[in-house]
Amino acid sequence: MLVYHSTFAAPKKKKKKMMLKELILLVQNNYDILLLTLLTVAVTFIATKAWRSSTVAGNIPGRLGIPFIGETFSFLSATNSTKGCYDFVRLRRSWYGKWFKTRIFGKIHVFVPSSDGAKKIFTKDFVDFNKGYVKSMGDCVGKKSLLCVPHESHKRIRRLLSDPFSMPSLAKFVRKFDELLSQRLKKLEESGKSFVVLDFSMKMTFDAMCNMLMSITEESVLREIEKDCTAVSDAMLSFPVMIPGTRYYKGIKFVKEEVAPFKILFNLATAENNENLIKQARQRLMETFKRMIARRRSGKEFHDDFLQSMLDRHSYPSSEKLDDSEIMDNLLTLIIAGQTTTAAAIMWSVKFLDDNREAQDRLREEQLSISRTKKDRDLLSLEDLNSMSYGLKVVKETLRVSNVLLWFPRVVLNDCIIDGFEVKKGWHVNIDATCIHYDSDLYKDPLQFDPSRFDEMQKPYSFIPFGSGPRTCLGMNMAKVTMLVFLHRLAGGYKWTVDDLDPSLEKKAHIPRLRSGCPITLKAL
Ligand code: HEM
Repeated sequence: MLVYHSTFAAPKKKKKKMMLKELILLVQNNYDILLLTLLTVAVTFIATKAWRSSTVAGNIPGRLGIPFIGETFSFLSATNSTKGCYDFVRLRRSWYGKWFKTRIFGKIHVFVPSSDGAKKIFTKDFVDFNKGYVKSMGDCVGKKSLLCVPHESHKRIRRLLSDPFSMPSLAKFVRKFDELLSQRLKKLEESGKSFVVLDFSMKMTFDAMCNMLMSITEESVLREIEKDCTAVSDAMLSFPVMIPGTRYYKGIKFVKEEVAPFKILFNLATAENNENLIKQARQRLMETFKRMIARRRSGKEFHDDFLQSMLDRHSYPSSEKLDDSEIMDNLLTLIIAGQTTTAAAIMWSVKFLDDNREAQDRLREEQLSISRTKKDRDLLSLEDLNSMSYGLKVVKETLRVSNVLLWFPRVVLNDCIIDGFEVKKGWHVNIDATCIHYDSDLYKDPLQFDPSRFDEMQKPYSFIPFGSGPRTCLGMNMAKVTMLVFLHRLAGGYKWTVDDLDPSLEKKAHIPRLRSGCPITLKAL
């Protein structure tokens, strides 16, 4: 056997050597063709994998595209148009149906379109789902913010912050806001000039909140703080897809600076510069808050406000009080979470009422009947607000139709099934409040502005402008009373004309707002 083997081994070796030589020659002569073939195979492999995962995984239709990039550019393009970023969602829903998934900035996102899906996520918040914590979020509002802290701290901080936002505690806020608003509207009417409702309501809500939280009333201080808050808020609130991740956040800043999309991925120097500006704005705000706390602690200043109610707990056990950094981070959080949202909602109420004169007339009738029960200079009380039943329906319908927060993002903590669809750990699920609010199975003629639809009770989880569950909007009551006072003073005191009817939306804004900001001119009744 051995002999037989050795007899034939020599020519076989020779043959092998020759073949190898031929192969090397072949490779040398056809290097470019082989490289191209290899590349084609690699690209086909990646594309097939991406296609498979986009059509099979989780049974949710949609396109994930190539890793990391996915549909990021389509999302940015929708964001950069006057149709608004929800157009990205609307378009995909027309292609795939209500449930679809996509990949944006490297993360897989599923848009959850149903009230049952919303219920599942809200009731399992902190268990199977959570807001994704990312460093840049902490850099903006601070690590101790309600938006960033882990579950246990969230429960404690939320409980301690809640009292000033309860209905009875808001009575003082209502009077202060009413006084400020009445004066400013009167001035505007007397000037006879057109003014932009969005700018007006941004300033109004900011000033009223700073007054309620920290008793700041001095114009120069307010404007200084507002500038820094806006810088932080712009960086934070820009993208509702997820809480900004570092890369994501950098993307936002590029978008804001009109940089071509491909540079978003590569030009990191400007992004870092922007990050530094945000950090400086935050630092200035923290220093202002620190000085304010020090003055109160030294007894030089005392005010009957939110900040004082927090500081007055200094002798309580640590589980029953907030430390200074918790107070400061959450002061900033409240201002940022409250100002832009409420101001946008106020702007939409003016626009919707202008488009729906019947609703406007009915609202005016109710508000005038309340005014008739009061003396000339009487300010509104909580009881007055409680009697605004039609006013409250206007508030609700404004929030339903405008969808100030289009969707609420969560990260999946454990693989699970929502509405029969499989979602994987690490994916992002966005509770699509807009889709739920426009669902014709839940609302008849959903695109129609009709406050009377709230004569009837809504199905659970079908009206969620303030979210639900452990993370329900903390400022929900404050937002509602602010809007009611505004509607009372506007509809009960004036008629108005909208001076720019252009319906296009502000570009690059992730809270839907009219590009014009809704300019109006007032005329006293
Ligand atoms: C029309 C106005 C407003 C709307 C539509 C709105 C909407 C929302 C929504 C939907 C959430 C929950 C988001 C989620 O589940 O991910 C939320 C949370 C929050 N909102 Fe509002 N909001 C408004 C006004 C305010 C105001 C006036 C304040 C305070 C001054 C405020 C403070 C907060 C805070 C602190 C949270 C976080 C709660 C937590 O994580 O526990 N909001 N808001």
